[in-house]
Amino acid sequence: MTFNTILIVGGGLIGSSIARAAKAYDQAKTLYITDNSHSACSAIERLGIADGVSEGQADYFASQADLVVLCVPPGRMGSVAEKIIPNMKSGAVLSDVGSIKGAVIEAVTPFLRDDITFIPAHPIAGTEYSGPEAGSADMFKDRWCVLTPTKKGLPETKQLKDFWQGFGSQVSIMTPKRHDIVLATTSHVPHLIAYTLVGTAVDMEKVTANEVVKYSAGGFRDFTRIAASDPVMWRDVFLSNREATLEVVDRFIEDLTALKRAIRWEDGETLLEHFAKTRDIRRRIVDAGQDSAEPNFGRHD
Ligand SMILES: NC(=O)C1=CN([C@@H]2O[C@H](COP(=O)(O)OP(=O)(O)OC[C@H]3O[C@@H](n4cnc5c(N)ncnc54)[C@H](O)[C@@H]3O)[C@@H](O)[C@H]2O)C=CC1
Ligand SMILES: O=C(O)C(=O)Cc1ccc(O)cc1
Repeated sequence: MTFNTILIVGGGLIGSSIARAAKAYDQAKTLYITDNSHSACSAIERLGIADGVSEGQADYFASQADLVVLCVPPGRMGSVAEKIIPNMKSGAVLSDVGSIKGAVIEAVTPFLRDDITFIPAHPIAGTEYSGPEAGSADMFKDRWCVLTPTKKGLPETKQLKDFWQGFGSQVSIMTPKRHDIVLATTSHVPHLIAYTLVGTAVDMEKVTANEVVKYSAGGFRDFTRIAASDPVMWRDVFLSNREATLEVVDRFIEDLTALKRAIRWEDGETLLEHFAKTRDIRRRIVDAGQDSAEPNFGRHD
C-alpha cells in the first residue's frame, strides 16, 4: 500500500476508476471522494466505491489525506486547488490527472504550499464516456501514466510512480512541455480531427444524419466514437493546450494539402508511399502490443 488515505476530487470516469482500482489493487486503506454534483455523489454512494463521499465541502477529508488527486475537468483544476490545498495536511502529496500538463501546473501553482508536494500526472487511458458509472478498476492496467514533476529526484515522485504501477500501469517521466506536444500529436489533434470529420459528414448536403448512421463504414464509426467524447473536457483541453495543438494542426493541414495535391494530379506514387509509411506505424503499434479493440489507448504490452 503506497498511501494510507486518499482523497479523489471529482468522482467521474477517471476519479471513480482510481477509487475502484485503489481498492481492487490494495493501494489505499481509506478512500474518500468529493464531487460538486449531487447526482455524481448519489451514484458513487450507490456503487459503494468510497469510504466517504462529500458533496461540495471536503475539509475533513482533505485534512486526513496522504494523497489528494484532482480529477475534475482541466478548466476547474485551479479553483479546486484553491479550495482544497489550505485544508491539506502537512507533508501530503497533491496530484491530478488532467490531459494537459502545462496549463494545469500554471493554474495550481499559485495555491501551492511549501509543505505540500505537487506531482502532476496523466493516465493515458480512458473512454468517450463520463461519470462514475463509466469507470472501471482495470482502466489503467497495461496503460501508460505520464508524471511531470517540476523538480528532479523527489521521493514523492517515486511514491506516486509506485502507486500507478500498483494499478498495472507503466510510468514514464516527462517535462510538461514535452508531454503537451506529444499528447497534442497522439490524442488532442486526433480528437479535433474526429470532431471535424463527423461534423462535416453530418453537415454534408444530400447526406442526411440518417444516412450517415445507416451507411457508416468502419472507419467513420471509429471517428464517431471519439467525437462522442465529453464536450466540456475537450473544450478545456484545446483551450489550454493551444500552442501545441495549433502547431500540430498546421503540420496536419500541410500534409493533407500534399495528399490532396497528389489526388488532384493523379500522383499514385506519392499516395502509395504515404500509405505504406502509415501502415508501417500501425504494424509497429500492433507489434508493441499497443493496439486494443477496447475504447482505450496507450496499452503497452
Ligand atoms: N475522459 C478520459 O478518457 C480521460 C480524462 N482525463 C482527465 O481526467 C479529468 C476528469 O475527466 P473525466 O473523469 O473524464 O470527467 P467526468 O466528467 O467523468 O468527471 C469529472 C467529475 O468532476 C466533477 N466536478 C466538476 N467540477 C468540480 C468541482 N469544482 N469540484 C468537485 N467536483 C467537480 C464532476 O461533477 C464530475 O463528476 C480531466 O481533467 C481529464 O482531462 C485523463 C485521462 C483520460
Ligand atoms: O477514448 C479514447 O480513445 C481516448 O482517447 C481516451 C483518452 C482521453 C483523454 C486522455 O487524456 C487520455 C485518454
